[in-house]
Amino acid sequence: MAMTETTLLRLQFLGMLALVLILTLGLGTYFTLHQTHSYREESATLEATILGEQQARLASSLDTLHDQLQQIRASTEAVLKRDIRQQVDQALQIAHAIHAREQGRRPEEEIRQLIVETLRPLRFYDGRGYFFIDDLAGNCVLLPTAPEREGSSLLDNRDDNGHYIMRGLLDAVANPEGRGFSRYRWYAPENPQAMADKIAYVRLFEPFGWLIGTGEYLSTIERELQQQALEQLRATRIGLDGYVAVIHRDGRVLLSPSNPAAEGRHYSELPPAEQAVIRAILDASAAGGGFTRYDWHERNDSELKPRLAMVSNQEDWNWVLVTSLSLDELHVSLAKRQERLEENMRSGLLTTAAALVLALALALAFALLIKRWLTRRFDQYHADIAASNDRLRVWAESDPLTQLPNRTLLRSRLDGAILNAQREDSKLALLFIDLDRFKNINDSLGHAIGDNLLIEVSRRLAGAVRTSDTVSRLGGDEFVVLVEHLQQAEQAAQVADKLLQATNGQYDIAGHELAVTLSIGIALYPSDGSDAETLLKNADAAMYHAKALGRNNYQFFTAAMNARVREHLEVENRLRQALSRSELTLHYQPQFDLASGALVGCEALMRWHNPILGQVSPDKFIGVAEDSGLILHLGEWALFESCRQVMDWEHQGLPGLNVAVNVSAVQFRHADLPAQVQAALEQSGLPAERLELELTESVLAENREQVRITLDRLKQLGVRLAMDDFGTGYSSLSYLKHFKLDTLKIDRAFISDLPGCDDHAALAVAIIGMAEALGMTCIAEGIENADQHDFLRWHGCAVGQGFLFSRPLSAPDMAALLERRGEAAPHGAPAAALRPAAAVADRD
Ligand SMILES: Nc1nc2c(ncn2[C@@H]2O[C@@H]3COP(=O)(O)O[C@H]4[C@@H](O)[C@H](n5cnc6c(=O)[nH]c(N)nc65)O[C@@H]4COP(=O)(O)O[C@H]3[C@H]2O)c(=O)[nH]1
Repeated sequence: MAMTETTLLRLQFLGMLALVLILTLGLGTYFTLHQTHSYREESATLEATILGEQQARLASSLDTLHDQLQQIRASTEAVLKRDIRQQVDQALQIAHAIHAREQGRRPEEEIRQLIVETLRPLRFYDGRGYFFIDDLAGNCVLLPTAPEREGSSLLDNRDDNGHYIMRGLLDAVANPEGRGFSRYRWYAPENPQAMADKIAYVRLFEPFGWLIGTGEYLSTIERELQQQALEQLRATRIGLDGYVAVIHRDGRVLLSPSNPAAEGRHYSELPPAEQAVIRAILDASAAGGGFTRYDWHERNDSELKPRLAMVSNQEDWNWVLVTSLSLDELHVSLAKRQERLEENMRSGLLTTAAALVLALALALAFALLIKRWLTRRFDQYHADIAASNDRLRVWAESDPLTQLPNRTLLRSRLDGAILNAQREDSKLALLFIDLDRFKNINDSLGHAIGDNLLIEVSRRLAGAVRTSDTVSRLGGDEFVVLVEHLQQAEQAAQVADKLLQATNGQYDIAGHELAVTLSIGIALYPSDGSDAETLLKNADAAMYHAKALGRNNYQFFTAAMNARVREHLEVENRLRQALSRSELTLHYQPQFDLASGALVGCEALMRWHNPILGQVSPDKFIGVAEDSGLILHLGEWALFESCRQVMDWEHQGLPGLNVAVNVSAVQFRHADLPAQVQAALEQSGLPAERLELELTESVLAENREQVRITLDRLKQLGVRLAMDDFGTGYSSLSYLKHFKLDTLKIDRAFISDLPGCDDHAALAVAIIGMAEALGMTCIAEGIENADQHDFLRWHGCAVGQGFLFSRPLSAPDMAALLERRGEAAPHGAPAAALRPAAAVADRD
């Protein structure tokens, strides 16, 4: 299906719409996905950031706790030493006080006993602590926990490391101050089977050479400090609801601020959910610690909530420290910030959607505008094309000079008219019109005058017929009038009459008074042809017939005319082969000096003998040759042949002769005549001054400048130039002056009526006088009788030719004539002497 511009426009609009929609949807999808993706990424980043923050907070809290615990642990020994020193210092004060008080009042032994017994019951450290006394020999004086060993030596007493305990104590006081610490291992009260690190402080009691001291287990102090530390940790808060829990690696819960009831219990005794959490924490501890999550209930709250915890090991005490935060807080904060993000995303999406909708609306508006603009452009384009087509049609169908319909439009109207006539069973007439002797006017007065004349004639033709009739110009001076809806042939005759009358008469064209007559040929449909081609051809043939009948009339087509047209065609076809088949010959008509009767030259005239057509007159074939262009070959041949022939006679010893050769206007216009002439002269050897070229007035009437150049070139060659048929054309005088010709030939039409016809006689005399005045040779042609001859000779015509002297002769006859005349001195023999030669008839 052919695509109309409406469909095209619609498709363009829909295409643009689809494109815009696809783009909008694509962009919308892209931006939505992009923003969703960004939101997710930001959300994840946010969560990671918050989690990171919390983890950092837990980690930093743990670091602080570890530092605190480390400090506490590091202070254990110092605390222990400070405490036992204070105790021993008090014991020593007591001993000194007793000794000071009782010295001199009691015996020394009693005083000893008093001091021992005073110190024996003294206890401290929750009853764990006691004082011991040894002498410098290593004997035990007081040992409240094992009195049975009092009085015995403890010098060799060793701990599980092999350390001599007593000797260590003695070493401790072996300094000027008599005091010092000693470290050893001893059976711990909570576990009598195993020894534990213990530090003792001893002071020398000089009065009796005693060591008074006490000792304490490091583990005991450490335990206390641990308890303190746990209490400190219990009070520690991380953030809003973060706290610290401590689990011993053996599974005991040491500190659980959210569930104090669990403290001191092994995790296996706790509810399964809690067990699982603690197991996970212990697993994390075993793996070196780290972050973990679990669900745990808050204090006084049975609901389990997610918590983030960091697990870390306190290696020295086998503690697992757990700092934890409620993830609820994190979730709430995250939710808030995610909400803000979502808000941003929503507003971003809304902005994007609004922008896309706006873009869509703008694109739609733009597409509509484009569509409207294109529609307008298309409309304008169509209007322009239609106008151009109209102009083209008018241009293609009309004759540019007269604005009448041209051949194309005539053909189309004729075809239509034939169809109409067929339908209506009516007749139509085609009138083929040709202006009589228009060529002469055109050639002699120039194309501009000719064109104006044609315009005027066309105006009159158009004015003479009905507007429904078609007056057309085929070209040149040929017009065709189409008359439709005829009932009788006579109506065509009436139209032809009207045309003749309308165009007959004077025309004033640029100051020239011109007379125009027409020759009209009429062909009728259907009798003279059923198609346009035939009707045109037959009307043309009828027009030729009208011309042949003397012009200025009209003729209906007859079958006989058809035969003549055919004959014309046949002549043309056969003439094409005439040269190659040597059917052409030249005859020579002698020319004589009228005063002396001498043979001065001859005119070469073409003869054609065709095996089928027989002898064909030049009047029949020269025109055909000119129409078809064949004259170019024929004329060239005549030129070369005549020059050759004249020189041939001369070479045979016959007298030298001038020769005149006819040059057609077509030949003059197209061929490079000067070059041909030069070649003919060179080839034959004929002296240039013996060749005369006969030109018709029509030759000279054309492009004057071009003609003058050609004539000059010919003159430079030295040939003579003659004007043939003088008197039949226009403006003869101006040509004569302008072109400086050598010879003037009076047309035989003016000679034939001599001397009886006064007009022709006056004209002949005028021409002879004119030639003489211009220094030209005057030749009269067609002299048939003595009266004509005498008249012309009397009035001074120099040369003549005609049947009176001789018909055109074949080359052998001409040769015979020349032979008969003996010497051929120009202007030699008298005219009378030649008269017998007239008996030598032209065999045509
Ligand atoms: N009635 C009458 N006629 C006489 C008489 N004397 C001569 N003629 C004829 O007058 C014509 C003279 O030639 P034209 O005017 O140039 O007229 C020539 C010339 O225009 C043309 N023509 C002939 N041969 C050539 C040619 O070779 N080249 C060209 N271009 N035209 C040629 O054909 C025309 C006719 O030639 P032709 O038939 O040979 O006719 C010749 C000749 O036979 C006479 O006393 N009485």
